[in-house]
Amino acid sequence: QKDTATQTQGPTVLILGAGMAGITAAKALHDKGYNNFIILDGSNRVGGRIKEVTIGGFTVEGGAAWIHAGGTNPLHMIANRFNLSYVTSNYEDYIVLDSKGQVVTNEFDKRHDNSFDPAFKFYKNYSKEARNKQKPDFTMRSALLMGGWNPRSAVDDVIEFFNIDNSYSYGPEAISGLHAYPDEPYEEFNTTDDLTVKDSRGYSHILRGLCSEFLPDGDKRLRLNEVVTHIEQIDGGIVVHTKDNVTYSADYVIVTFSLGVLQHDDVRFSPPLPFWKREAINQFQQALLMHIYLQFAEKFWDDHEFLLYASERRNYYNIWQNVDKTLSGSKIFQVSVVGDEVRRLERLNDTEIIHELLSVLMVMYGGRRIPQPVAYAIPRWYSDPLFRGAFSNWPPGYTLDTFNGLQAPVDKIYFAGDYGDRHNYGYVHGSYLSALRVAEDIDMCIRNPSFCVEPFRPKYDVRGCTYQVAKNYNAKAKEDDGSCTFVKCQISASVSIYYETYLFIISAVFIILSIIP
Ligand SMILES: Cc1cc2nc3c(=O)[nH]c(=O)nc-3n(C[C@H](O)[C@H](O)[C@H](O)COP(=O)(O)OP(=O)(O)OC[C@H]3O[C@@H](n4cnc5c(N)ncnc54)[C@H](O)[C@@H]3O)c2cc1C
Repeated sequence: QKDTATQTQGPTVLILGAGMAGITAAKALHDKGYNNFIILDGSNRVGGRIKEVTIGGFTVEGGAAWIHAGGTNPLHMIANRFNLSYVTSNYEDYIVLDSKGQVVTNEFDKRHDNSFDPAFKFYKNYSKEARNKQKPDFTMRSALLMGGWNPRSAVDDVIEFFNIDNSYSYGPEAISGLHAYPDEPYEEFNTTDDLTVKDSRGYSHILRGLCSEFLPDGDKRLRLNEVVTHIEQIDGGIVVHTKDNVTYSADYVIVTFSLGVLQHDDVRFSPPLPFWKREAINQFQQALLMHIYLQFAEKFWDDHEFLLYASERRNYYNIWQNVDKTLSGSKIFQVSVVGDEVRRLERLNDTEIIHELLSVLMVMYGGRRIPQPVAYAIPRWYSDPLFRGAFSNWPPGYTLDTFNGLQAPVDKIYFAGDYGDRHNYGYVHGSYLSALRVAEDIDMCIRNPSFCVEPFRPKYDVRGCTYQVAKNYNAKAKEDDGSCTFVKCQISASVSIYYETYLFIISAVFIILSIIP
């Protein structure tokens, strides 16, 4: 079965994925006058990792739940355009409980203010300076140690977890100290605010809103339940194959699959992606995150926005969020889990997970019996082959050059997603910004082929000896790699004898002249 794009004229663009990146790219192309596009998505809905779930009649977010860095963030503007309902998160409203059920908020605050906070400030200044001086990368952990932060207790662990793992879904040893500067989006959008979405239509309401502006209901250019298996470059064009043996041909393709999907080789490329592209994809990180929601008949927990559990085991149900505070009367309690714990949990069944959660709540609440929840939601992103994780993270040692390779197209195959923006990677608005950039690149390329993005060449490919006089001079090298070898200056024996005799006579003349009175 073969399917070409639409009946309209102009180059054909296939957009793979109908999450924030895919829908934004399609709309941007539409706004530039291109209508010959098709969007394919393997799931039965628009939204991707923005997905609401219903629990006991209340809508909560199973994927992205925040608009980070509100302010002048374009995503914030879009949210307002579609009247999305949200509240500003209050990270100061918390209580900390330990594994004896004791309230240890004072100890938390003291250690936070006297030790963690100064070290975190030190890290941020150090990171800025290191970038200005173009220093090599380091781990966030090493800078925190230099700033005097050395976690020693369960309370210290939860301080760190709340401030770092809770945002990055990785601990500080797995985060680039140089590139993962946390304030960048907030500085860019002039704000300190994160906005928690609380809308009965779900966060994905804004994606449906964007669609309504350019895709009439039932438009055939949006095709759901189409799982892409193979992207093939043939004779200057691209053919995309789906699981149901449908093929689509196009002049340009925009891949918006998550980094996790690309890392798992769920989609085959022919010819295979170049080595530099595979390096760039596999060396970046896909963070794992799970939001689990429990609804109880009665609310038994404290009335703060966050309940932090200083467990003896780091990353063991540390961050609980009181959803009842934003969705009043919902009696929903939510816990976030990150990293390896997600891998472990996604292998357990729902009953096993709930059993663990109730045991933890029992410990947090001093041995009190915790009732079974009346409803729950356990979204599993990591084991879903359409997602394979939550969002991207910049690991230590990952260079800017490799990051540029991650953004770069491979011939007419372009890439957009939450790994696609230097300062806003990992966020919904990172996907948005990266899709706008890719649509712009394709537009430029269509208008004038000499404006197409230049083929990416990783730095290591063009490093070599740059000294023209060297034996191994490499005219293509842009950066010297210290490998130059030079021809030794060899003087023939006869020339050497003349040269030495000449030196002898000159020295003798000088000596005689100096001793004549
Ligand atoms: C639990 C969780 C919490 C998060 N919290 C936040 C948050 O609070 N704030 C924030 O800014 N970000 C958050 N994120 C990250 C954010 O959701 C993503 O960065 C963003 O939604 C990515 O959008 P995208 O369009 O780039 O990718 P996606 O949303 O992943 O879209 C890609 C699309 O491709 C489709 N697809 C994949 N493989 C195939 C295939 N083989 N064939 C066809 N279709 C395929 C998928 O179905 C998907 O619809 C969170 C993510 C998760 C999972």
